[in-house]
Amino acid sequence: MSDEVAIHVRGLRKAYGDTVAVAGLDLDVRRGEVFALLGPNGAGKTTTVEILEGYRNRDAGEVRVLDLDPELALGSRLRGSTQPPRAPGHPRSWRARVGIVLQGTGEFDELTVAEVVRHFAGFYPDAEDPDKVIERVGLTAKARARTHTLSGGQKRRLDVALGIVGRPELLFLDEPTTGFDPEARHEFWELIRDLSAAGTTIVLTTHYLDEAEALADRVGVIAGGRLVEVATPDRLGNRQEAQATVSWRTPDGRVESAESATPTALVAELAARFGGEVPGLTVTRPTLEDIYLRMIGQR
Ligand SMILES: Nc1ncnc2c1ncn2[C@@H]1O[C@H](COP(=O)(O)OP(=O)(O)OP(=O)(O)O)[C@@H](O)[C@H]1O
Repeated sequence: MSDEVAIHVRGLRKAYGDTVAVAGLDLDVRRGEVFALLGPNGAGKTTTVEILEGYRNRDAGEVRVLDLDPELALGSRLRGSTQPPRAPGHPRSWRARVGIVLQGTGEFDELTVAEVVRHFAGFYPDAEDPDKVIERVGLTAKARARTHTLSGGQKRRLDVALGIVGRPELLFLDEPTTGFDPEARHEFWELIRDLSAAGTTIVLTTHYLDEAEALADRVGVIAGGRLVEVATPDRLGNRQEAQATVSWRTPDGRVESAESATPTALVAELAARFGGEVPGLTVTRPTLEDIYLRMIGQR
């Protein structure tokens, strides 16, 4: 596997009894990129990500994550271990290179934010300063608060702090901004951009199309256990080539619209027809959400 590739997957399959969750999935994630996985409920995202994280076995397929088969790390628990990780290729040192932001840490209700972050920092060979991590996720004012007193959004920030305290090369984020208010989401996006600029490879699952658009270098759409398309957000589903919709208001006040592959020509024609300004003129192209819903067969 090349140094440029962080994740390499071919023909991945996983079934739970009769339910096929992942049905022959191929995926490549490059080092340093932000990759967003989108897909409807039950599409197979969590199963795929858990296999990549080394928390679930697979039925078939080839998987390499930072040059290791994550199945070798199944059952190796970095958290709670007192022994330092050994050779770089060892599953336990691999675990230290992979950050995971889980939904809800939960079990540390009576500890303060600072205590939990310090506790987790102790599991990693080259952890970042816990106070700095707390600052990065915007929890400095809550550092001495017990975790059960945090709001939902603040708990998610703590989850993120625990995912990044070990300075991971690769970070998995599962629906990271669920429950965030708009300001917190934008602050979180800045944090992701900082981590990415520092060279961290990031894989995030999200249901928010604007989040994928704002953060991802590439988006992968999973449907029915397969990756149905991978593209940059602006190219997904041939979005750039999609027809534009031109709308305007007629002199009797009705709104008319027309689909056009040459909207500029249509606007020029309308301008000539109206002798200048076209009332209520709008030109729109399909949003990422329109394209996505079409791809997964919801529209
Ligand atoms: N432990 C399990 N036992 C049985 N079936 C499971 C298990 N985990 C997932 N499944 C099934 O596998 C399929 C894929 O589930 P998965 O959780 O991977 O989807 P997802 O894309 O993450 O969905 P969501 O967006 O709802 O989180 C679903 O049909 C689900 O019901």
